[in-house]
Amino acid sequence: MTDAVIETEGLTKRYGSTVAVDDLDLTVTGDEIYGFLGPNGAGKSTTIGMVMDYVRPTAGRVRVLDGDPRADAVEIHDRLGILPDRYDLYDGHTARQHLDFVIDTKRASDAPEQLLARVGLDDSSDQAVDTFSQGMEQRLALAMALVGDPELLVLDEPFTGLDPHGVRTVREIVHEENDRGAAVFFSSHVLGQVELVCDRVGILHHGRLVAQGTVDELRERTDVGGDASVEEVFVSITDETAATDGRATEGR
Ligand SMILES: Nc1ncnc2c1ncn2[C@@H]1O[C@H](COP(=O)(O)OP(=O)(O)OP(=O)(O)O)[C@@H](O)[C@H]1O
Repeated sequence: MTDAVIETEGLTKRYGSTVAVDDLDLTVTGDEIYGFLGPNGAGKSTTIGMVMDYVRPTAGRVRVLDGDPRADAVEIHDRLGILPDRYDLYDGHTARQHLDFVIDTKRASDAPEQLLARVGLDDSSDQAVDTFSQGMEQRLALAMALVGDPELLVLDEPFTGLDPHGVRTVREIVHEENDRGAAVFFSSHVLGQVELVCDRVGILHHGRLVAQGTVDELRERTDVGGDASVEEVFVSITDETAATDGRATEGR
């Protein structure tokens, strides 16, 4: 196990009376592929927002690549690659121009054509992005995250909008990046892919980390059986947590 690339302690984000992230202690190490799972509204994107300094925590601490996401933002952003849940591409600009912009900003030396080939967009490098399908936009956003051989890849729902070939491409890229030495932290609802990709998963529910470990460890923790799918494990753990939360509320 190598040093932590993401470390949170008591990390909390409240929006009025909504607790989006609740006292989160999370450690992602430099050699792993970590899947961050949870139902809609669980707090995954808010957590990623705090890791990226897009969202300011209400309480707690977050360290990224051994730095402070706010004070060390420029250095950290140079060393990581981000695929956000929402992003804007620039109408009228081509895929290659988008990559050139990120390469310049990061002072990297990647060849745009190679990155576009990796994500399956080699035939579309000179096409304006306003003519792109949703899946093509997602592929380009992933290529932008890969610029500069980042030490850490943060991918928010990387499978969104992708066809089966695209899903496989993302999986291969995640493994290639990890083999190169990058840590990968990604959120996903595509549970079938999670077991194929992740070393470890964490399940967030109502802002709290309710389970963490390898998929096999989580299977053992539940009574769903050794052959259960990741989806069955996920449903079992989140249902159990919802039932416990319900009992706690009734007891008040
Ligand atoms: N800017 C905001 N203002 C108010 N509430 C917010 C804001 N952003 C998120 N929330 C709330 O915080 C909670 C967590 O949202 P978040 O987007 O982090 O969940 P998520 O796990 O990423 O969900 P999904 O899987 O649907 O993308 C939700 O209840 C959401 O309504």
